Amino acid sequence: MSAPDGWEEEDGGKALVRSFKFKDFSEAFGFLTRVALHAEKVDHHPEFTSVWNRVDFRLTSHDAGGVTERDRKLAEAINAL
Ligand SMILES: C[C@H](O)[C@H](O)[C@H]1CNC2=NC(N)=NC(=O)C2=N1
Repeated sequence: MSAPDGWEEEDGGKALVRSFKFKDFSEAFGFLTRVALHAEKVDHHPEFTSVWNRVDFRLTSHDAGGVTERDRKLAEAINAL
């Protein structure tokens, strides 16, 4: 199965990864806040790092040890925020 738009599979299915760039830190953090609210709603949480205007996500299902439908759904939802 191919990765959602804009996402790449890491290590043959271990995780989905994508970077987003914003105007500044405030825009990046606002976006992260929307992601956080969604993640709580669906009880599936992204790994992420942020550096000023950039946010890097890594989506994986820890219990399954790799990418599952929950990660694909979360990636699609993040794309739509
Ligand atoms: C108990 C609870 O459902 C689990 O800890 C959930 C919470 N959020 C999670 N998020 C992600 N990305 N992977 C998980 O395996 C996971 N597990």
